[in-house]
Amino acid sequence: MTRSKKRQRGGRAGKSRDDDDRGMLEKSDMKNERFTSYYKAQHIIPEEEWDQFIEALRRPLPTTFRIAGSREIAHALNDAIKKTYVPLLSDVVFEGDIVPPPSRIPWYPEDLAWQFNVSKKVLRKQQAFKKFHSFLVHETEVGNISRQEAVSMLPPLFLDVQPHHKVVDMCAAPGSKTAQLLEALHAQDTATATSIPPGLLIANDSDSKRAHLLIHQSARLPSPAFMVTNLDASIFPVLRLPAPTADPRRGVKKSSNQLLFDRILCDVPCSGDGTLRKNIGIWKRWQPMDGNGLHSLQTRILQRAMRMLEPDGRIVYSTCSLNPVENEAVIAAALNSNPDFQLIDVSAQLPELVRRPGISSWAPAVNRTINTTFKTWNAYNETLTEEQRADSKMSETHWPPINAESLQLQHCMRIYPHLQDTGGFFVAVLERKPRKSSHASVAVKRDAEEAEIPVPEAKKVKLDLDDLPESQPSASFPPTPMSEDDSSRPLVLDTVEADVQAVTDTKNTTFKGKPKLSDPSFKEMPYTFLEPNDPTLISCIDQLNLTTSFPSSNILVRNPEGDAVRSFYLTNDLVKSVVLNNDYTRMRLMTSGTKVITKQEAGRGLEAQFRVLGEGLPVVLPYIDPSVILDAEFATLKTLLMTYYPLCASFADPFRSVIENKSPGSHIVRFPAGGSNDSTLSHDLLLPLWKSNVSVTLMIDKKAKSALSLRLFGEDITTAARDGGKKAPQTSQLPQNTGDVVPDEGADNEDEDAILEDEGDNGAEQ
Ligand SMILES: C[S@@+](CC[C@H](N)C(=O)[O-])C[C@H]1O[C@@H](n2cnc3c(N)ncnc32)[C@H](O)[C@@H]1O
Repeated sequence: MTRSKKRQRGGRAGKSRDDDDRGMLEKSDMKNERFTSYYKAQHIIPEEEWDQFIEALRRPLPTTFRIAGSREIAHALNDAIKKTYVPLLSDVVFEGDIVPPPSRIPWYPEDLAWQFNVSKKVLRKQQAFKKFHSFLVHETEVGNISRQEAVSMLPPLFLDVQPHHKVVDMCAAPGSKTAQLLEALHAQDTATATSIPPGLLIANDSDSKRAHLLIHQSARLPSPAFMVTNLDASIFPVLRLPAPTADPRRGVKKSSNQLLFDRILCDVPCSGDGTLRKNIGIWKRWQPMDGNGLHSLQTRILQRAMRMLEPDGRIVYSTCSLNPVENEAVIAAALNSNPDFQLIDVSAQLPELVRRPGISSWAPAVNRTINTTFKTWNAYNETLTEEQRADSKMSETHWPPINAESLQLQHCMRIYPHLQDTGGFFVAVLERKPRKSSHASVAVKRDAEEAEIPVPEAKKVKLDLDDLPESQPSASFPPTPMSEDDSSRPLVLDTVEADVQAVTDTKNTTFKGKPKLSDPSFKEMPYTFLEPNDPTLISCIDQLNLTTSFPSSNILVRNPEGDAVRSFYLTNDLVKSVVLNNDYTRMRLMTSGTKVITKQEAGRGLEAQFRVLGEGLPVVLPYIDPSVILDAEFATLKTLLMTYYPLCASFADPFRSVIENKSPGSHIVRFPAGGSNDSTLSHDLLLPLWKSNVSVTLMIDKKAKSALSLRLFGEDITTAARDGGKKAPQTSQLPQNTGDVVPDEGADNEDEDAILEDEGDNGAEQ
């Protein structure tokens, strides 16, 4: 939707968000007979709650956000909200009405998520809320706050990601849950330095434009453990890692194994009727065939995830739909196709979250007129002609299976809008059953087949190790020798695996096959790791004073020749191994690791030099020789924020003499924790600085400067703010021969209303 349409929708100002922001759409438009009769037939909402349920669906959602970033930063920001903003926003009266202050979302861990419910008019006109809004907008832009629907925060919480986990987010865009997963992987980060977690997160989306959003979003949390792919999740290919070192006693001969994941999120495309409160257009067009049509894809994505999971791994399946055909029916079909799996009871987790159990009985609608009378697929099928049968989108798995009760579908979680003023949502947590003997496992499968439980069509070949000539562990990283126990692990082979080009060397060998550039639309540059003795890399390390512990063998470049030309990306060991052992075109790899260093044209008369990127600094910081970091006082920071290119001579000593004696180029400056007359730094602040012949500039973008300024001084004192958002001067506009360079710039802030706009999360597939 365009901004002008959004404005129209929210055009009429009034006292509540209802009146103010919904404007054009009357409450009478917010109903749909098909919706009512379908969901009444499902009996998901007790009769006495129905009116509350519908009323809640018609109300706008509260604005919700969570504090992101490293633990230290998160708690400092949270303190600012608790101690500064909540008191400031308490007792606000606007046009005669009391406006409630933000309140915490009770079930979110460590009090790090908040909600408030005020109109745009209040945010624009009421001084205290205006200030709060400005704070939220700026902190969101730099990634310290993530505006996210409350229920959308749930799946990553139930996935429980640890820094060593191999994680894949199968349907990730636009990426709000990806960000949460990435933060969990980076739980060891400090306020100033990013850790390099041993695990990995692959964020995947089949829509290439949306996959690009993932790259854009991830810039807020640069991670050497991050990859983005652009694949159909239902046929996600087998990725390879080198096999454990051959052990002659055990006779392991295989050179590579499938990369299995510890945690998989399947936040699948869905009809999205749980988002009715924000996507009000769904009221008009809702009909059950949308959900029916998505059931098969949703099931195949979950089945694919099951085959990519480590034996002790965990899958979270979620939708923003209330429809059992997209929820319990998918879970039931997947469990019946893979009896090794079970639903996990997580009712004790997040005890303050109000939820309802999953259901074991539902009634699919076979057409738009909400005919829910057929008790089974057979009963429905018998009414069809041969031709209708061929065209039918309905399958047996749309109906509850005969073993529905035994699948313990009550362990699924249903969240309804009226329970705690949220959107509607569905979450299920799946794991493998505790290991059984291979005979028992076969018996479970045979039982399932004999009971004629429908198993969806997706191809699957499941073998127990007893069927294989030799035992093979799943690929672990770094490759480890097998334990005694491994020989009895069940192994799931996949039909897709047959398609894989095997890697021939057991040692971290680069993928040797010829990239299959079958899809001309895939135009990504190749990924080339530099040799640690590459002369350009060595001179970069030297120039930036990086210590010997800098992981120089994990630096990759992206250009057709694989030369060290301009930008260097850093990956962790696991990401490197995945890149080296797989065809990047086949896995449609769009990014891997994070860009940390770039070559900077230094201006007239000066040679181009490497510099650490603003967003890359936390990653590189632990490797910078501490003796070259410059110390400066708070007043210096203020000058650097207020002026684009202050002259070195304009600073007071001691910083003035320190900077005047430095050579032109990239430097890092530290502002120590502590206070001044103006403000207090809760922790050391380290920033990249560029020195030209006579002046210096902070190499962070203007949004980061504004956020910092607001955090420190309660107002935006930056040049950009004073210039009213005019662009920073370009080098060509600067006085000749200064050699000044322009700081990294992000996209312009076009939208000051950002915090109240849809973040595009949980968008219905349309
Ligand atoms: C509900 S949205 C995901 C929201 C996302 N997890 C988040 O939290 O921001 C579903 C996503 O699935 C993607 N998608 C649709 N079909 C897919 C498929 N076959 N494989 C992978 N992704 C798919 C869509 O492009 C869409 O971005």
